[in-house]
Amino acid sequence: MNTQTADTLPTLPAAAPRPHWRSLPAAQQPDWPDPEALRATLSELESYPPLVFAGECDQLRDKLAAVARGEAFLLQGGDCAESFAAVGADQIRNKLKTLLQMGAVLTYAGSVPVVKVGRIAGQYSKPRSKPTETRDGVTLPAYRGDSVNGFEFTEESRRPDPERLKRMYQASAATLNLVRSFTGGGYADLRQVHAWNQDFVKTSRSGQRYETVAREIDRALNFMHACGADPAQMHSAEVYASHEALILDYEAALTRTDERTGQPYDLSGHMVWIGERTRQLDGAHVEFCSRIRNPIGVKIGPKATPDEVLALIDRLDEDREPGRLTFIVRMGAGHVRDRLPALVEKVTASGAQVGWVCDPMHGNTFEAPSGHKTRRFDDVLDEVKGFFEVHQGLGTHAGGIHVELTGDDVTECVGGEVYADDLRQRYETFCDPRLNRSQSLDLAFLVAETYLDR
Ligand SMILES: O=C[C@H](O)[C@H](O)COP(=O)(O)O
Ligand SMILES: C=C(OP(=O)(O)O)C(=O)O
Repeated sequence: MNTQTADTLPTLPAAAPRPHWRSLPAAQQPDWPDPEALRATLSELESYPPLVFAGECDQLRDKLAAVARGEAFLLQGGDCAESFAAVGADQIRNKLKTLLQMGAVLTYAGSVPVVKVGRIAGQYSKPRSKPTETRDGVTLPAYRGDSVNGFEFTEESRRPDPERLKRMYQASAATLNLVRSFTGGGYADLRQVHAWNQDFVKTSRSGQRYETVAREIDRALNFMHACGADPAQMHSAEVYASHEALILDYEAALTRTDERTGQPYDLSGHMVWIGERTRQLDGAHVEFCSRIRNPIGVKIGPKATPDEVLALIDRLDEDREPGRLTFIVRMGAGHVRDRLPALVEKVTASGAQVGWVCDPMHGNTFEAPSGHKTRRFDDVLDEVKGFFEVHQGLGTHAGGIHVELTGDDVTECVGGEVYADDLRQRYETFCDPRLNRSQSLDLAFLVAETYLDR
């Protein structure tokens, strides 16, 4: 017989209180020269309205749950580093156009629902391999993104300035406003599939290939219309905003408690991710992100171990909620086939349902003889292939791609119609090389035709 009463029952030791992220080491933070100016900026930012709504973050989490369950595909893409100078309607429309065209190819040729998330409206901060940059014997702080300092190589421009955090907020707000107008105001209507391509079809092979898909979509829409079906989903597109949650002071200043649920959301964007350089288990970024309710991404490089990845799930997805956590794998074409299987196997065996997404950019960077940082388009394609092969081999879902791209006709990655000698022609990125529109569409075709339509 059990003789213990409530008073005599052994009690579990109280769980140790979790540290505040501010008490933990935070990698890759700027050396702000004037702490008082930083404090004043942050308190102003705290009073600003949120950039997105908590309910929208929840919607995206539901869509990412479909990705994690194998029912949808994530297309995440945009600039390596957005710049304050590029908040014009043309640049944003071009980026959006590329995402929409890729989305159309993946949805139609791949027959799969596509969740579209931009690296947009907040991607202003960059982690760097080295804290300084030296040119002709002069050493200055590295450029850390427009949110921190200027790209120009002068002492004044490279000095971190917290005023820039307010400009990041304003640039993000202006960008989101345009994205919402374009996507909700008719531009993203599927009937526009040809219009998105008009400037492109004559000049590019991938534009011509796209035109065939666009004609088929048109025929399908006409058929549906003739049958009396005209679903509202065809007339607009949902494009969500995401960025790396790097500068924690900024992310915290934009964090608000949701009135509906009493939960904190980082309302600087719908989804935020933790980078390869800041995903330390005992670091501030993981702790900060573990406290917010947004869908979270974590970059996973070639050195990540299965135990580390499981520990990240414990920290960031305690409730094992599909859609909460997406692993963005960026191992490089040479590593993905041998390093990824052990991670996927262990996570699958643990029962956690995370999304697996391929970033074929960050593990494939090298310096060209001309001194430009570049990537071979063939390596990008090969890493994507390797990623799909691994998932096919294990019977798991290759859930998406995460790419650095632009709608402009840049020459930053070699391959397709861009040769090494072309790099200097239109090398416009502030940090890493991006796929141009033609390369981006080629990538979408490869994924749709080779892997999704099965
Ligand atoms: O975009 C990603 C990183 O910021 C980037 O790859 C680091 O670049 P770096 O090695 O030139 O510092
Ligand atoms: C810095 C980035 O990637 P990673 O953390 O994977 O290097 C990025 O995506 O901008």
